[in-house]
Amino acid sequence: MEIKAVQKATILSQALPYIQKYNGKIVVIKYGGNAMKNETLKQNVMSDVVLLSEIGIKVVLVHGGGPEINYMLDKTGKESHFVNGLRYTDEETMEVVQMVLAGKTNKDLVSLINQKGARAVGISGMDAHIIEAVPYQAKGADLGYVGAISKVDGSLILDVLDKGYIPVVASVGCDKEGHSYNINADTAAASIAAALHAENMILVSDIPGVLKDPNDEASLISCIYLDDIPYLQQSGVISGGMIPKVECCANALHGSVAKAVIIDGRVPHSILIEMFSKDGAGTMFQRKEV
Ligand SMILES: Nc1ncnc2c1ncn2[C@@H]1O[C@H](COP(=O)(O)OP(=O)(O)O)[C@@H](O)[C@H]1O
Ligand SMILES: CC(=O)N[C@@H](CCC(=O)OP(=O)(O)O)C(=O)O
Repeated sequence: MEIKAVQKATILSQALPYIQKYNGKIVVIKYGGNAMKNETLKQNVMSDVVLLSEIGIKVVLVHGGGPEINYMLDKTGKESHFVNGLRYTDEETMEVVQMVLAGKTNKDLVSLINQKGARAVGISGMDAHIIEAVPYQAKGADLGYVGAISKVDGSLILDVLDKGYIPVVASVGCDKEGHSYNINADTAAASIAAALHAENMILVSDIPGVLKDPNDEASLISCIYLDDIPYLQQSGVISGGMIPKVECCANALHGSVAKAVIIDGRVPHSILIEMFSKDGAGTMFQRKEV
Protein backbone atom coordinates (compact mmCIF):
# COMPACT_ATOMS: atom_id res chain seq x y z
CA MET A 1 0.00 0.00 0.00
CA GLU A 2 2.73 2.39 1.06
CA ILE A 3 4.74 1.75 -2.13
CA LYS A 4 1.68 2.48 -4.24
CA ALA A 5 1.20 5.81 -2.43
CA VAL A 6 4.86 6.72 -3.04
CA GLN A 7 4.57 5.75 -6.71
CA LYS A 8 1.43 7.85 -7.10
CA ALA A 9 3.11 10.84 -5.45
CA THR A 10 6.11 10.45 -7.79
CA ILE A 11 3.87 10.30 -10.86
CA LEU A 12 1.98 13.38 -9.70
CA SER A 13 5.13 15.37 -8.96
CA GLN A 14 6.48 14.52 -12.44
CA ALA A 15 3.15 15.56 -13.96
CA LEU A 16 3.06 18.93 -12.23
CA PRO A 17 5.13 20.92 -14.77
CA TYR A 18 2.93 19.60 -17.60
CA ILE A 19 -0.25 20.43 -15.69
CA GLN A 20 1.08 23.98 -15.19
CA LYS A 21 2.02 24.23 -18.88
CA TYR A 22 -1.55 23.51 -19.96
CA ASN A 23 -3.25 25.75 -17.39
CA GLY A 24 -5.76 28.03 -19.12
CA LYS A 25 -4.78 26.64 -22.54
CA ILE A 26 -7.12 25.16 -25.14
CA VAL A 27 -6.90 21.44 -25.87
CA VAL A 28 -9.07 19.94 -28.60
CA ILE A 29 -9.95 16.30 -28.02
CA LYS A 30 -11.50 14.41 -30.91
CA TYR A 31 -13.44 11.41 -29.74
CA GLY A 32 -13.99 8.87 -32.52
CA GLY A 33 -16.90 6.48 -32.83
CA ASN A 34 -14.71 3.38 -32.65
CA ALA A 35 -13.67 4.36 -29.13
CA MET A 36 -17.30 4.87 -28.09
CA LYS A 37 -18.48 1.31 -28.66
CA ASN A 38 -17.73 0.18 -25.13
CA GLU A 39 -19.51 1.80 -22.15
CA THR A 40 -16.56 1.52 -19.70
CA LEU A 41 -14.27 3.09 -22.24
CA LYS A 42 -16.72 5.94 -22.80
CA GLN A 43 -16.96 6.54 -19.06
CA ASN A 44 -13.15 6.57 -18.74
CA VAL A 45 -12.64 9.04 -21.58
CA MET A 46 -15.34 11.37 -20.24
CA SER A 47 -13.84 11.20 -16.72
CA ASP A 48 -10.51 12.39 -18.13
CA VAL A 49 -12.24 15.22 -20.02
CA VAL A 50 -13.96 16.34 -16.81
CA LEU A 51 -10.73 16.13 -14.80
CA LEU A 52 -8.89 18.30 -17.34
CA SER A 53 -11.63 20.90 -17.17
CA GLU A 54 -11.60 20.82 -13.34
CA ILE A 55 -7.87 21.63 -13.24
CA GLY A 56 -8.30 24.68 -15.45
CA ILE A 57 -7.66 23.38 -18.96
CA LYS A 58 -10.07 24.59 -21.65
CA VAL A 59 -11.23 21.36 -23.25
CA VAL A 60 -13.12 21.35 -26.54
CA LEU A 61 -14.60 17.93 -27.30
CA VAL A 62 -15.19 17.30 -31.02
CA HIS A 63 -16.82 13.97 -31.74
CA GLY A 64 -17.59 11.57 -34.55
CA GLY A 65 -19.83 8.53 -34.46
CA GLY A 66 -19.15 6.56 -37.65
CA PRO A 67 -20.16 3.12 -36.29
CA GLU A 68 -23.44 4.55 -34.90
CA ILE A 69 -24.18 6.09 -38.33
CA ASN A 70 -23.48 2.68 -39.92
CA TYR A 71 -25.88 1.06 -37.47
CA MET A 72 -28.70 3.51 -38.21
CA LEU A 73 -28.14 3.27 -41.97
CA ASP A 74 -28.19 -0.54 -41.74
CA LYS A 75 -31.51 -0.34 -39.93
CA THR A 76 -33.00 1.63 -42.80
CA GLY A 77 -31.51 -0.81 -45.31
CA LYS A 78 -28.93 1.63 -46.67
CA GLU A 79 -25.39 0.53 -47.39
CA SER A 80 -22.38 2.59 -46.35
CA HIS A 81 -19.80 3.29 -49.02
CA PHE A 82 -16.42 4.86 -48.20
CA VAL A 83 -13.90 6.54 -50.51
CA ASN A 84 -10.48 7.12 -48.91
CA GLY A 85 -12.05 6.94 -45.43
CA LEU A 86 -14.92 9.34 -46.25
CA ARG A 87 -18.55 8.24 -46.38
CA TYR A 88 -20.38 8.83 -49.67
CA THR A 89 -23.29 10.97 -48.44
CA ASP A 90 -26.51 11.34 -50.45
CA GLU A 91 -29.48 13.35 -49.15
CA GLU A 92 -30.99 10.44 -47.20
CA THR A 93 -27.63 9.56 -45.67
CA MET A 94 -27.11 13.20 -44.69
CA GLU A 95 -30.37 13.17 -42.74
CA VAL A 96 -29.22 10.12 -40.79
CA VAL A 97 -25.74 11.62 -40.20
CA GLN A 98 -27.27 14.80 -38.78
CA MET A 99 -29.72 12.88 -36.58
CA VAL A 100 -27.02 10.62 -35.18
CA LEU A 101 -24.18 13.11 -34.73
CA ALA A 102 -25.98 16.32 -33.74
CA GLY A 103 -28.72 14.39 -31.95
CA LYS A 104 -28.09 11.10 -30.21
CA THR A 105 -24.31 10.96 -29.99
CA ASN A 106 -23.88 14.62 -29.03
CA LYS A 107 -26.52 14.53 -26.30
CA ASP A 108 -25.30 11.18 -24.92
CA LEU A 109 -21.82 12.65 -24.44
CA VAL A 110 -23.20 15.85 -22.92
CA SER A 111 -25.25 13.82 -20.47
CA LEU A 112 -22.25 11.67 -19.47
CA ILE A 113 -20.11 14.75 -18.78
CA ASN A 114 -22.89 16.41 -16.80
CA GLN A 115 -23.34 13.27 -14.70
CA LYS A 116 -19.67 13.51 -13.77
CA GLY A 117 -20.14 16.95 -12.25
CA ALA A 118 -19.01 19.25 -15.08
CA ARG A 119 -21.29 21.28 -17.34
CA ALA A 120 -21.26 20.48 -21.02
CA VAL A 121 -22.95 22.35 -23.85
CA GLY A 122 -23.75 20.27 -26.93
CA ILE A 123 -23.55 22.06 -30.27
CA SER A 124 -22.81 21.15 -33.86
CA GLY A 125 -20.69 22.86 -36.49
CA MET A 126 -23.95 24.33 -37.80
CA ASP A 127 -24.46 26.45 -34.69
CA ALA A 128 -23.37 30.10 -34.97
CA HIS A 129 -21.60 29.34 -38.30
CA ILE A 130 -18.85 27.38 -36.52
CA ILE A 131 -18.16 25.24 -39.58
CA GLU A 132 -18.84 26.71 -43.02
CA ALA A 133 -18.64 23.97 -45.64
CA VAL A 134 -18.38 23.57 -49.40
CA PRO A 135 -18.71 20.29 -51.34
CA TYR A 136 -15.62 18.09 -50.94
CA GLN A 137 -13.92 17.76 -54.30
CA ALA A 138 -10.42 16.38 -53.81
CA LYS A 139 -9.01 14.04 -56.45
CA GLY A 140 -12.09 14.40 -58.65
CA ALA A 141 -14.24 12.44 -56.19
CA ASP A 142 -17.96 13.25 -55.99
CA LEU A 143 -18.95 12.37 -52.45
CA GLY A 144 -22.35 14.10 -52.42
CA TYR A 145 -22.93 15.99 -49.18
CA VAL A 146 -19.46 15.41 -47.76
CA GLY A 147 -18.14 18.81 -46.80
CA ALA A 148 -14.72 20.41 -46.99
CA ILE A 149 -14.29 23.19 -44.46
CA SER A 150 -14.10 26.67 -46.01
CA LYS A 151 -14.20 28.68 -42.77
CA VAL A 152 -14.32 28.20 -39.00
CA ASP A 153 -15.79 30.77 -36.63
CA GLY A 154 -14.64 29.79 -33.16
CA SER A 155 -16.31 32.66 -31.29
CA LEU A 156 -19.21 30.64 -29.85
CA ILE A 157 -16.82 27.93 -28.66
CA LEU A 158 -14.65 30.59 -26.96
CA ASP A 159 -17.72 32.12 -25.27
CA VAL A 160 -18.82 28.72 -24.01
CA LEU A 161 -15.31 28.02 -22.67
CA ASP A 162 -15.07 31.43 -21.00
CA LYS A 163 -18.28 30.72 -19.10
CA GLY A 164 -16.75 27.51 -17.73
CA TYR A 165 -18.69 25.02 -19.84
CA ILE A 166 -17.22 22.18 -21.91
CA PRO A 167 -18.25 22.58 -25.56
CA VAL A 168 -19.14 19.27 -27.23
CA VAL A 169 -19.14 19.73 -31.00
CA ALA A 170 -20.73 17.39 -33.57
CA SER A 171 -18.99 17.29 -36.95
CA VAL A 172 -21.78 18.62 -39.13
CA GLY A 173 -21.32 21.84 -41.14
CA CYS A 174 -23.44 24.13 -43.22
CA ASP A 175 -22.96 26.00 -46.52
CA LYS A 176 -23.95 29.62 -47.17
CA GLU A 177 -27.40 28.49 -48.41
CA GLY A 178 -28.09 26.53 -45.21
CA HIS A 179 -27.52 22.98 -46.55
CA SER A 180 -26.01 20.52 -44.07
CA TYR A 181 -22.74 18.76 -44.85
CA ASN A 182 -21.17 15.63 -43.41
CA ILE A 183 -17.71 16.54 -42.13
CA ASN A 184 -15.17 13.91 -41.14
CA ALA A 185 -14.75 14.44 -37.40
CA ASP A 186 -10.93 14.41 -37.54
CA THR A 187 -11.11 17.19 -40.16
CA ALA A 188 -13.52 19.17 -37.99
CA ALA A 189 -11.24 18.78 -34.94
CA ALA A 190 -8.14 19.92 -36.84
CA SER A 191 -9.83 23.01 -38.31
CA ILE A 192 -11.31 23.97 -34.94
CA ALA A 193 -7.97 23.37 -33.20
CA ALA A 194 -6.22 25.59 -35.76
CA ALA A 195 -8.85 28.35 -35.50
CA LEU A 196 -8.52 28.36 -31.70
CA HIS A 197 -4.68 28.05 -31.74
CA ALA A 198 -4.97 25.02 -29.50
CA GLU A 199 -2.01 23.83 -27.46
CA ASN A 200 -2.72 20.22 -28.33
CA MET A 201 -5.06 18.25 -30.59
CA ILE A 202 -5.64 14.69 -29.39
CA LEU A 203 -7.40 12.20 -31.65
CA VAL A 204 -8.80 9.37 -29.51
CA SER A 205 -9.38 6.13 -31.41
CA ASP A 206 -9.29 2.41 -30.57
CA ILE A 207 -5.89 1.65 -32.06
CA PRO A 208 -2.47 2.31 -30.45
CA GLY A 209 -1.70 5.04 -33.02
CA VAL A 210 -0.22 4.85 -36.51
CA LEU A 211 1.08 1.30 -37.02
CA LYS A 212 3.82 0.21 -39.44
CA ASP A 213 1.71 -2.90 -39.98
CA PRO A 214 -2.00 -2.24 -39.32
CA ASN A 215 -2.41 -5.90 -38.31
CA ASP A 216 0.32 -5.73 -35.68
CA GLU A 217 -0.55 -3.58 -32.67
CA ALA A 218 3.05 -3.79 -31.47
CA SER A 219 4.32 -1.95 -34.55
CA LEU A 220 3.49 1.55 -33.25
CA ILE A 221 5.25 4.51 -34.86
CA SER A 222 5.61 6.80 -31.85
CA CYS A 223 6.72 9.90 -33.72
CA ILE A 224 6.03 11.07 -37.28
CA TYR A 225 7.64 14.14 -38.83
CA LEU A 226 5.63 16.07 -41.40
CA ASP A 227 8.21 15.15 -44.04
CA ASP A 228 7.53 11.42 -43.46
CA ILE A 229 3.84 11.67 -44.37
CA PRO A 230 4.01 11.48 -48.20
CA TYR A 231 5.98 8.21 -47.96
CA LEU A 232 3.47 6.72 -45.48
CA GLN A 233 0.64 7.62 -47.87
CA GLN A 234 2.28 6.46 -51.09
CA SER A 235 3.59 3.20 -49.64
CA GLY A 236 0.10 2.26 -48.42
CA VAL A 237 1.16 2.07 -44.74
CA ILE A 238 -1.86 4.21 -43.97
CA SER A 239 -5.23 3.54 -45.53
CA GLY A 240 -8.97 3.91 -44.85
CA GLY A 241 -9.85 5.95 -41.77
CA MET A 242 -6.15 6.60 -41.06
CA ILE A 243 -5.84 8.76 -44.21
CA PRO A 244 -7.96 11.70 -42.95
CA LYS A 245 -6.47 11.27 -39.46
CA VAL A 246 -2.89 11.74 -40.61
CA GLU A 247 -3.84 14.58 -43.00
CA CYS A 248 -5.59 16.31 -40.11
CA CYS A 249 -2.61 16.06 -37.79
CA ALA A 250 -0.46 17.62 -40.53
CA ASN A 251 -3.03 20.38 -41.15
CA ALA A 252 -3.30 21.12 -37.44
CA LEU A 253 0.48 21.59 -37.19
CA HIS A 254 0.52 23.76 -40.33
CA GLY A 255 -2.33 25.74 -38.74
CA SER A 256 -0.32 26.69 -35.64
CA VAL A 257 -1.53 23.97 -33.27
CA ALA A 258 1.47 23.24 -31.07
CA LYS A 259 1.10 19.45 -30.95
CA ALA A 260 -1.05 16.73 -32.59
CA VAL A 261 -1.34 13.10 -31.46
CA ILE A 262 -3.31 9.94 -32.13
CA ILE A 263 -3.91 7.87 -29.00
CA ASP A 264 -5.61 4.67 -27.90
CA GLY A 265 -8.78 5.33 -25.93
CA ARG A 266 -8.79 1.70 -24.75
CA VAL A 267 -5.81 2.41 -22.49
CA PRO A 268 -7.13 3.80 -19.20
CA HIS A 269 -6.25 7.50 -18.78
CA SER A 270 -4.45 7.62 -22.12
CA ILE A 271 -5.38 11.31 -22.46
CA LEU A 272 -3.76 12.12 -19.10
CA ILE A 273 -0.68 10.00 -19.94
CA GLU A 274 -0.35 11.83 -23.26
CA MET A 275 -0.60 15.27 -21.71
CA PHE A 276 1.12 14.84 -18.36
CA SER A 277 4.06 12.50 -18.95
CA LYS A 278 7.44 12.97 -20.56
CA ASP A 279 6.97 10.24 -23.17
CA GLY A 280 3.30 10.91 -23.96
CA ALA A 281 1.21 8.23 -25.65
CA GLY A 282 0.36 6.95 -29.12
CA THR A 283 1.74 8.63 -32.25
CA MET A 284 2.93 12.21 -31.98
CA PHE A 285 3.27 14.42 -35.07
CA GLN A 286 6.11 16.94 -35.20
CA ARG A 287 7.04 19.72 -37.60
CA LYS A 288 10.65 18.71 -38.23
CA GLU A 289 13.49 16.79 -36.69
CA VAL A 290 15.33 18.84 -34.06
N1 LIG B 1 -1.12 2.32 -40.50
C1 LIG B 1 -2.26 2.23 -39.82
N2 LIG B 1 -2.24 2.22 -38.46
C2 LIG B 1 -3.38 2.12 -37.75
N3 LIG B 1 -4.63 2.05 -38.30
C3 LIG B 1 -4.72 2.06 -39.65
C4 LIG B 1 -3.55 2.16 -40.47
N4 LIG B 1 -3.95 2.17 -41.76
C5 LIG B 1 -5.28 2.06 -41.76
N5 LIG B 1 -5.78 2.00 -40.51
C6 LIG B 1 -7.22 1.91 -40.16
O1 LIG B 1 -7.68 3.15 -39.66
C7 LIG B 1 -8.66 2.90 -38.64
C8 LIG B 1 -8.85 4.13 -37.76
O2 LIG B 1 -9.67 5.08 -38.41
P1 LIG B 1 -11.25 5.18 -38.07
O3 LIG B 1 -11.86 3.84 -38.19
O4 LIG B 1 -11.80 6.28 -38.91
O5 LIG B 1 -11.21 5.59 -36.53
P2 LIG B 1 -12.15 6.55 -35.65
O6 LIG B 1 -13.56 6.08 -35.81
O7 LIG B 1 -11.62 6.37 -34.27
O8 LIG B 1 -11.96 7.95 -36.17
C9 LIG B 1 -8.11 1.68 -37.94
O9 LIG B 1 -9.10 0.96 -37.25
C10 LIG B 1 -7.50 0.86 -39.09
O10 LIG B 1 -8.45 -0.01 -39.64
C1 LIG C 1 -17.39 12.40 -44.34
C2 LIG C 1 -17.40 11.37 -43.29
O1 LIG C 1 -16.89 10.26 -43.50
N1 LIG C 1 -17.97 11.68 -42.13
C3 LIG C 1 -18.03 10.80 -41.01
C4 LIG C 1 -18.50 11.62 -39.81
C5 LIG C 1 -18.40 10.89 -38.51
C6 LIG C 1 -16.97 10.54 -38.15
O2 LIG C 1 -16.00 11.07 -38.65
O3 LIG C 1 -16.92 9.60 -37.16
P1 LIG C 1 -15.61 8.81 -36.66
O4 LIG C 1 -14.74 9.80 -35.99
O5 LIG C 1 -16.20 7.83 -35.71
O6 LIG C 1 -14.95 8.16 -37.83
C7 LIG C 1 -19.01 9.63 -41.27
O7 LIG C 1 -19.99 9.79 -41.96
O8 LIG C 1 -18.76 8.55 -40.72
